[in-house]
Amino acid sequence: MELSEIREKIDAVDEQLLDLFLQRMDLSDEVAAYKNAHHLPILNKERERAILAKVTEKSGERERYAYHLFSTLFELARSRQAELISAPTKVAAQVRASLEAGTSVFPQTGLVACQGVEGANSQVACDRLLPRGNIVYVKTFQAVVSAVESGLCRFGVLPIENSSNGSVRAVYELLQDHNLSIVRSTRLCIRHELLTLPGVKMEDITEIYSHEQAIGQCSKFLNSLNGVRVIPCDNTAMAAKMVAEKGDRHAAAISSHPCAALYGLTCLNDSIQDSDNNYTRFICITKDPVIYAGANRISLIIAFDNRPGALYEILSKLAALDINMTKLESCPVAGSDFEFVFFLELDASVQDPSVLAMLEEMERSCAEFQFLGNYAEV
Ligand SMILES: O=C(O)C(=O)C[C@]1(C(=O)O)C=C[C@@H](O)C=C1
Repeated sequence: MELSEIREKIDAVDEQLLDLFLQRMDLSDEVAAYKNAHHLPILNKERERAILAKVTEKSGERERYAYHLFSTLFELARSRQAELISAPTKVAAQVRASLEAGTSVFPQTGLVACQGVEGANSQVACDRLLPRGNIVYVKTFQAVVSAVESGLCRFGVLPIENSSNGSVRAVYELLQDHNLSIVRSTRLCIRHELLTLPGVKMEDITEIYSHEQAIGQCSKFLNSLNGVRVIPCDNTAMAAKMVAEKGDRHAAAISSHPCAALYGLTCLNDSIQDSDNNYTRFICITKDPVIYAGANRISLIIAFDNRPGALYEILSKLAALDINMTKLESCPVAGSDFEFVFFLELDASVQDPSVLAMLEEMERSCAEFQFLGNYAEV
């Protein structure tokens, strides 16, 4: 048979399939109304198992495919039924409320909590995220969160991931524990320099100070040194400040280029990071779940019950809507027996009703679902 002839037959089968699929979905809608009236749960595992047994028996060597097709049909039927009879989920209701309040343009001014001191990479990120904001320096990531939660600062800026080191776990933990929203993000190319007091030589150095992320990003350089103690501190600018204030000719800081001039230090080596493509992403957080105009990126933290296909179900929904996933990272839950949460980022906007419906479905099916925000990267 010619290819075109085979395809004609496939077209005819597809037409019948679609017709039958829509009939099946109509019947599933009727089931939803019945279940709603009689207070029955949507999922009926026994019924699904019975259908699967019959279908696989009839499908011979292609039983795997039939099993997969019918499992997908059940999932579609269940999600349609949930849409028809379930109350809106918490997150979807909150997102709708944010949208109804109207999307506004990102503010130009406001107090911004920033971890570190002048010259820190976080400060450069603050300037990029809010060019006309007023920076309030605090000591720790937790203090950034507290400043935003207490209303002292309208915004807070935090590093969230690095291209060499991955996610900043401490920041994700804070996002999990506090009810905050991401409203903007930016990506900075990070170069690390080795800064010392003027006149100090490489062989004089016995101590190097820096933030643990920067230490991780310069591991090749640090491993090549002998007899040097590496000491973590709050951030890279703080390291430069400390070396300058101590006046110690055996100490060096891994810090950024502007910090040399800021703290009167000299640069012994202007590129000690493992990779020249070293980027860090910073987020801007607020207390209120605002969605500003131009938002096109969604951040989520989700967890599943431990069952086969749980992650696949989420990924298939994204694929069906042609949504690009820019991040999927699993992270062990501290103190658990190998339980994991997933950090997800999507190129999508909740302004699109099908995206919002998909998030609502995810929230229903996930054991844990946290919507961190819908925002623009600048
Ligand atoms: O028979 C039901 O109770 C239905 O809701 C229909 C259906 C199906 O698609 O066949 C869907 C969900 C249930 O878990 C079981 C079966």
